[in-house]
Amino acid sequence: MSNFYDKVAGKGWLRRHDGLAAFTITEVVATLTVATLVIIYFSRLVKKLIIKTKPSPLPPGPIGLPILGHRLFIKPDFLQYVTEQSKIHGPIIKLQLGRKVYIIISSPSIAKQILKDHDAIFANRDIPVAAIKGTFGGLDIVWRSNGPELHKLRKLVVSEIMSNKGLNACYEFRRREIRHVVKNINGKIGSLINLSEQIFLTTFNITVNMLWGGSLNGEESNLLLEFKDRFEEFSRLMAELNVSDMFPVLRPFDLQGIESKAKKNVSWFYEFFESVIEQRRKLGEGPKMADSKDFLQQLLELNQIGDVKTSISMKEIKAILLSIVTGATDTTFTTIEWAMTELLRHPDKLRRVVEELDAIIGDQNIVEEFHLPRLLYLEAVVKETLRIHPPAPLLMPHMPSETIVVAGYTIPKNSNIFFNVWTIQRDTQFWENPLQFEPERFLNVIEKRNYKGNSFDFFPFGSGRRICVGISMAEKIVMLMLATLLHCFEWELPNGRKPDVKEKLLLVLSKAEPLIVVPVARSSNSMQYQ
Ligand code: HEM
Repeated sequence: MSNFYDKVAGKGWLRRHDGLAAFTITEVVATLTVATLVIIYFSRLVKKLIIKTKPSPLPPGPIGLPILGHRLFIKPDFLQYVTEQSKIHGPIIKLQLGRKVYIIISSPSIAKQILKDHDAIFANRDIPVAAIKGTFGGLDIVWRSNGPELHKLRKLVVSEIMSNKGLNACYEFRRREIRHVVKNINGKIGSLINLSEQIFLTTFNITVNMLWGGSLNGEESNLLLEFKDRFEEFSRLMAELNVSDMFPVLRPFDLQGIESKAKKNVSWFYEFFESVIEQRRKLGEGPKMADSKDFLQQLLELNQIGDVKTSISMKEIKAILLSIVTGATDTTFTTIEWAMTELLRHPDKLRRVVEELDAIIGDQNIVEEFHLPRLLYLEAVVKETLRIHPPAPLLMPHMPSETIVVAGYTIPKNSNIFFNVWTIQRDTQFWENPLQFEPERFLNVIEKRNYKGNSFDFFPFGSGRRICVGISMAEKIVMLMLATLLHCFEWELPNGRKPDVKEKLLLVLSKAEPLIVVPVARSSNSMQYQ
């Protein structure tokens, strides 16, 4: 006999034999579905939490040796090695040198995340052992840690030297040095000259003129050549991989002698600066530049009467002078040398520069700084030079003050971050025929492709808080010098051979071999400078 339960069971009821309760199939299915969904939801949540709490990986990179890391593989130079490794491992890579972690960025978007979005965190520097003594523990601008003191010094340089007023005030000093080099080359018409050396001496003299109103010419030119040698040694020591940096416990032993050599080398510069300061003290105020004072005068006044916010110690003055002389001389010199090299390799581009100079300056005038804003093609030549041959191809290393995740990778606190501007500025993703010297590519985008560091496929002066403080000075010196050399002279190549583009990386990426050329007078142009 079928009872009520038997009847409904066939229609989808489940029967409980204890007679207390019963569920429909629909209820059971619904319950199971909800349970499954809840399980899936929670398992995903747990997974997410696990992923969240699991640290992001370190950037990829080549496998290194235990303890030494990649120290033995960095051949022939650091730039070439990291460029090759980035091709293999991607736009953000990690290297280990002893205890030091190096992160190399070769993508504009990651560079932007670091230098724009997280600029404050990455605005520190990891001062190398070779620079510690020479900068009195990092009192200069280049190696000083981020903070109010750095801000004060940068502001001082930018507002005193690099302002329009500051730069215009010492134009006469630049003009004098330019006349001097033209006169010098004029005396060597038709013979082989080392143009690189002439350019170096002039950029150095322009820089020191702006700093303390003096230069090293005539009888003092031996001192100038010694300065050049000392400076080269300074660059070599700073660029050398130092085991004291890789293993701080070894620092007291100074195994490669780098620290002691650097100390000796920098002492020479400081003695030199001290003699200039001493002379200045004896003479009172320095040479007048229009209605302004030279930079040394400003610094000395701040040393004596500056308030808590602006006062500067004598040690700081010397360290700042060193960072400006070294920051300005080699970079501007290298840029001019590369621009001349590229123009001599590309006669059609050279012709266009000369046509522009003739149209704007003519043959009865000398090049003046007020002409420069109209020399648009020359400006494009300079930009193209800085694109292909950035003097600081990896910028200066930045150091994060905390561990941070960028582009999905953990960047450890106190690591050294390098930006491979050399690779980015030659990347086919952003540049058509990147290895061709084509100033024309800058002609229609001159505003977009500027030096302000806001376009991360072209930032030869860096970007953000540590961007170069000398951009306006560099622009003026490079343009004025190039315009003058090309307005006054034609240049012949020994045996008609084009100069090569072999690079040498110390602190800056310069030409491996100096530029040797023969100057030829261009009508009466150079005579105007007498
Ligand atoms: C073509 C010429 C120049 C180039 C390509 C150049 C490039 C650079 C670069 C790439 C940096 C590092 C930026 C970073 O860390 O992100 C820098 C820093 C610096 N440059 Fe220049 N520079 C040039 C000329 C000058 C001149 C004329 C001066 C003279 C005042 C100068 C003074 C400095 C100083 C003091 C720093 C350190 C800034 C800091 O760490 O806060 N540079 N420069």
